[in-house]
Amino acid sequence: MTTAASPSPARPERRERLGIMGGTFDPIHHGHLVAASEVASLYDLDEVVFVPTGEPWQKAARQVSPAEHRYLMAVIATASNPRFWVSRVDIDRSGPTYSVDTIRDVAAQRPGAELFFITGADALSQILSWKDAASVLELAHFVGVTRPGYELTNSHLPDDTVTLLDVPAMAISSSACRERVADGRPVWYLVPDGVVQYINKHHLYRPVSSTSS
Ligand SMILES: Nc1ncnc2c1ncn2[C@@H]1O[C@H](COP(=O)(O)OP(=O)(O)OP(=O)(O)O)[C@@H](O)[C@H]1O
Ligand SMILES: O=C(O)c1ccc[n+]([C@@H]2O[C@H](COP(=O)([O-])O)[C@@H](O)[C@H]2O)c1
Repeated sequence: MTTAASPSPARPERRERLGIMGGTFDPIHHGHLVAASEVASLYDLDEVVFVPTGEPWQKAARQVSPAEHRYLMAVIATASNPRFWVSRVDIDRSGPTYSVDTIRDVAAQRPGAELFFITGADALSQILSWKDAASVLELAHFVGVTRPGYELTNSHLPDDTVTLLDVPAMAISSSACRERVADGRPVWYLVPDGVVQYINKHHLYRPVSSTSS
């Protein structure tokens, strides 16, 4: 008598795990890239989507470079990593950029994916000032990463909404990169090589007088 082989037990399908790295990226630098890479590795993420802001309302007091420049620099910086992508959802939506919209838009494009929103310690400390903060914290799991000069804490946030992660310390900020370019100092190795070239080609961050030469 032959016994029919019992069907193998159905394995629950693994949900796609998607990181969201939101930022103004003016310009994108190695602090952003290392944070995303580290979270992707430790959380076994399939992909990380970098989402440049459209109108970063909490930076309204200062001049932010045109969204297309910030988007293209993010594309250049991530092009060599097969797991990194850049999304236009925030720059194609008019009005102030709210993460509640970002997460909903990304979720609509990737139904079923488990979402991990990556933030540095400084952004995490401000999260309760974001629009619909309570909903935001329900729509994705937040991963707060260390950043030199900022305290990383989730004590102001509801339990189980945010995980904290130590990442290699990169004392780099976009503001410092912009200041260096404006002063004629190098940003090599603070931002990817292609981003240095893009900044030079488009005369970004230069004092107005030096763009006419
Ligand atoms: N060096 C860094 N290490 C870890 N996280 C970082 C670092 N720089 C930025 N981040 C995080 O990346 C996200 C996007 O940051 P953003 O684009 O505002 O860069 P920034 O360097 O803080 O810019 P700026 O200096 O213009 O304010 C935020 O969550 C921020 O906390
Ligand atoms: O949702 C909000 O109200 C909100 C307010 C400030 C910042 N954020 C998000 O936080 C991320 C980092 O922003 P920023 O301004 O530090 O580059 C980026 O994804 C922003 O859209 C979101």
